[in-house]
Amino acid sequence: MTLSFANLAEFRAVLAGAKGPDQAAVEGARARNGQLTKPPGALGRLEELAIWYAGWQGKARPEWKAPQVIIFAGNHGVAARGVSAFPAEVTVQMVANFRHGGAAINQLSRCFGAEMQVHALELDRPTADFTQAAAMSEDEVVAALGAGWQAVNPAAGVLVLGEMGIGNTTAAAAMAQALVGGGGWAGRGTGVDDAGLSRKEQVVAEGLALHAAALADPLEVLRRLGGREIAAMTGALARARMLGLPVLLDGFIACAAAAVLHAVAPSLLDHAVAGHASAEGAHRRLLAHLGKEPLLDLGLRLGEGSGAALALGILQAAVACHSGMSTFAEAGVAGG
Ligand SMILES: O=C(O)c1ccc[n+]([C@@H]2O[C@H](COP(=O)([O-])O)[C@@H](O)[C@H]2O)c1
Ligand SMILES: Cc1cc2nc[nH]c2cc1C
Repeated sequence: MTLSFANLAEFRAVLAGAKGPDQAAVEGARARNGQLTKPPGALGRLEELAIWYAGWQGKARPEWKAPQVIIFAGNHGVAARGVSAFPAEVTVQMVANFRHGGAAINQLSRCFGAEMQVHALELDRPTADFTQAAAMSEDEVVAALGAGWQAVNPAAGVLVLGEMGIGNTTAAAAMAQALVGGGGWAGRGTGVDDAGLSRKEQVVAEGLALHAAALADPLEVLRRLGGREIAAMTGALARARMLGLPVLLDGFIACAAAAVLHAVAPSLLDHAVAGHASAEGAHRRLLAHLGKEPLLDLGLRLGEGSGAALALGILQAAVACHSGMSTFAEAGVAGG
């Protein structure tokens, strides 16, 4: 497949062509929901979830189709600044673990019948330390956006995007500060101590100061402060938006990738639901900025798509109820 964009201006132009969900399917699903054998609203958020899924699938009575889980991995120049509880080699080691089926996301993907792929993005060439220079050149960020764009299976029913990258909660914190504003976006990540947290805050502050003049453009925020796996998630999320493929968002880093599209136009995230709230301190705040209420809050702070993959079960259940239940008329049940 040839890519639809060769530079950031072309990527931005592609996004301008995004269409909304199928309104006839949304209205049909809403009408069907009102006839199902339950008191109105009794299935809570499952009802809105099923209607949302129906709109993006374009069918008032949608079918559940196998999910796709994609894990992107990247390495970060800022990892050398002592911002993680783990060494940078863990990124490539975990990629091997994903490929051998030994990570949490392998088990969760299997639980929910999802196909799963892993894309390692130039792990032997970390991004530049964003306190010294832009993390990526334009060619590099476009290549990463393109890797994400091309990784999406148009035949999937729903997409989960996950990441692996030692140091990436620092990149995500810097991006969140640039895109949303305010301070306090750095958190404990893989479990840094108080000194590590202060180093993260310092690194974020230095990055924001160096790039201040360029941060009004969300794609420049991604290029200067992000990472390859983050840009790949942004690219995959954009492709899913253009395909009308629903997405479950994972944790803090995945939501930093999503926040880039939100800053371009909030409606670019209409096809995305927040799978969970991560225990990473600022994730809930970022979700609130995106206008997303998480489905689950189980204290996870793993990344690799794990919280979003868990939410697949909720979404599958919502679709099963919506499309499988009888109406009052079919079941001969008296309405209220
Ligand atoms: O998804 C999250 O909210 C999340 C929160 C904390 C840590 N992580 C994972 O941990 C790694 C980043 O942590 P750190 O401390 O190296 O910045 C990266 O591989 C993420 O997948 C992920
Ligand atoms: C072991 C380990 C597994 C991970 N999975 C996602 N991020 C991770 C970070 C670490 C350190």
